[in-house]
Amino acid sequence: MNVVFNFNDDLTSHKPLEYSYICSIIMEQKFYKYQGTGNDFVMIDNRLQTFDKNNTKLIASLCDRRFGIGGDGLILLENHNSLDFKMVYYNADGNESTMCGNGGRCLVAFAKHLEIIKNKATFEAVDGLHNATIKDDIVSLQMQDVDTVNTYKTHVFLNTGSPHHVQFEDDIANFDIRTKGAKIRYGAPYHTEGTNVNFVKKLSDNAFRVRTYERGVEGETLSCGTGVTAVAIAMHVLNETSNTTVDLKVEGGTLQVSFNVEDGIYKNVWLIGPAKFVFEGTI
Ligand SMILES: N[C@H](CCC[C@H](N)C(=O)O)C(=O)O
Repeated sequence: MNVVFNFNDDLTSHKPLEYSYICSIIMEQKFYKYQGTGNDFVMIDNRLQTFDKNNTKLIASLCDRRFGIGGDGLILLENHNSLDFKMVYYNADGNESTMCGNGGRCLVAFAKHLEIIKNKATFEAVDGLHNATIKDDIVSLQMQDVDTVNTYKTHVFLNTGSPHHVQFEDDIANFDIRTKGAKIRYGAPYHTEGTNVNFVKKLSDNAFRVRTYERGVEGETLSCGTGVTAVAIAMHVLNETSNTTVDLKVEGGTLQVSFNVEDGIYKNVWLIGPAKFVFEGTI
């Protein structure tokens, strides 16, 4: 028998939660595993605020690929008083971090699974408000405008919701990304706060191969959403492409980034690609 609770708006701003579902959250923490071009996440419905969100050790253990569920990060879906939901993102090291583009795309797919949204969403993340659409398993996520792109002799640095160092790598298939990526991530001028590090090889006028060393994972991820967004914009700034829709071939598949440029500001920036459910369970 399903008893339906009707909480006031601050708990279920959309569909009343069924009693059996509430128990499954309170008695045993349900989780859902999603991945976007191989960037994978532990997703938790935290609308009832039952998750121990300040427990760094717990979050790191859930992301551990041997002793836990495994993931590049953990994402909480929470209620928002006026938008569809709120996103809280943690890197695999258990620390809350900056914006995750692939995680945002996976969260939209998760929100649809929970019937919080149908085919579009507006949600709040650490870097502000995001619009998104979902059709089948393709999620398009609007990223923040980018008005500052720092170009240097050896690289480009910009922030697309997370900080990104972008540089070319000729031997992109075989180079030692962990060593080279860590050296940049921990070196000057980034040091402890660090940065994500993206290595790029041009494939054509509107396609680039990208491999990313991710801060907070402290290793290569198969894809980085804010990273490929940074690469697409950096390639346009360097005149490596004149296109405003760019394909990014990552280790876990292909992502697309589109944008407009108005007075040197990158606007209407969209990150587009698959976001898929993998499995669910209880902790
Ligand atoms: N590790 C990143 C956040 C996740 C970025 C990545 N997973 C994405 O898809 O944007 C950082 O701490 O800056």
